Amino acid sequence: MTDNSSDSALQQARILMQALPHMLRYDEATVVVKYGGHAMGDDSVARDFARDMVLLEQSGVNPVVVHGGGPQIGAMLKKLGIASQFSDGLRVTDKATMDIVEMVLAGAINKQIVGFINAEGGRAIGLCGKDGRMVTAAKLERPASSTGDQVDLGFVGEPVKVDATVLDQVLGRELIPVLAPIAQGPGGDTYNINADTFAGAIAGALGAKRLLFLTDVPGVLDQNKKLIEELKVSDIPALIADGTITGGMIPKVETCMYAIERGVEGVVILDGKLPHAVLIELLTDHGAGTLITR
Ligand SMILES: Nc1ncnc2c1ncn2[C@@H]1O[C@H](COP(=O)(O)OP(=O)(O)O)[C@@H](O)[C@H]1O
Ligand SMILES: CC(=O)N[C@@H](CCC(=O)OP(=O)(O)O)C(=O)O
Repeated sequence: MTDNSSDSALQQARILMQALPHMLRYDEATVVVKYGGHAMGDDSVARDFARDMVLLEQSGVNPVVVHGGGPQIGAMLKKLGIASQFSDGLRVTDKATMDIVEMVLAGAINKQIVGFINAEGGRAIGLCGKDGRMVTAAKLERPASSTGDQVDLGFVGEPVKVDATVLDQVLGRELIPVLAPIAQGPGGDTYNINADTFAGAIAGALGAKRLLFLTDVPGVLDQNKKLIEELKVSDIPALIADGTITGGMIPKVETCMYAIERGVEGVVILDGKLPHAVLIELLTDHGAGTLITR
């Protein structure tokens, strides 16, 4: 080896060694990664994400992917001439919309992510809440929207029960579950569940060590748009009340509170468009995004 190449080999070895304490910390731990529709950028970002999942799995971590796809559902509905209506961030879902939501989420997007992970050498298994009766949903009844209107959300559901039997069979066997946020009610109806809420229910039921939300902003931002690196659950209500946290960030931080109450150690909200966001967060000394803990 020349001096230059031995220097560079040594540097690579040092970088690998830096990951060791983090790998030991997450050894055999379950990490739920919510991959939002806005975070799914171009193919190169999707490939980086898939590689991160495979590397985590090979490092002894058990990653579970829960994906969204709001913008992609919107684009398909538009193509089909079906109007989208939202109430407090949730898509009002009639029967025709439900059919498209299931097609896009449990079909196209789910299999696309499975394909990317497989192409990077992993073994992904695409499922939704219906499979193995993993998630049982109930119609989400909301008394009134923020504007005071009474809105029937149609086939929008909330998880009422998670049965981890199927996931327990899959985890720790070199398989990476990729979950679409669709579930059935006890009567057989299919429900559309907000992907953040679905990820929180899965993370809570699995007692995940970490729940990561990959979104399109660096994390929770303060009033000056500066990243808040760490938050306690008790800080959150005031940030919602004073208007610092609004819109799509509200269900995310509410899910953080729910998941932490159910034993998830920490939740991180981070920018999924940052290349290798998950690896940087979990396996390096540099945190990425906002860490929320008890
Ligand atoms: N305090 C805040 N910090 C960061 N983002 C916020 C905040 N308040 C509201 N948001 C909004 O929340 C959005 C993320 O939620 P959402 O669009 O539902 O993401 P996703 O599709 O990834 O689930 C951000 O793009 C931003 O517009
Ligand atoms: C009830 C409800 O609103 N469901 C969402 C499900 C997808 C989702 O949550 O996707 P993102 O994570 O990309 O936002 C929807 O129909 O858009």
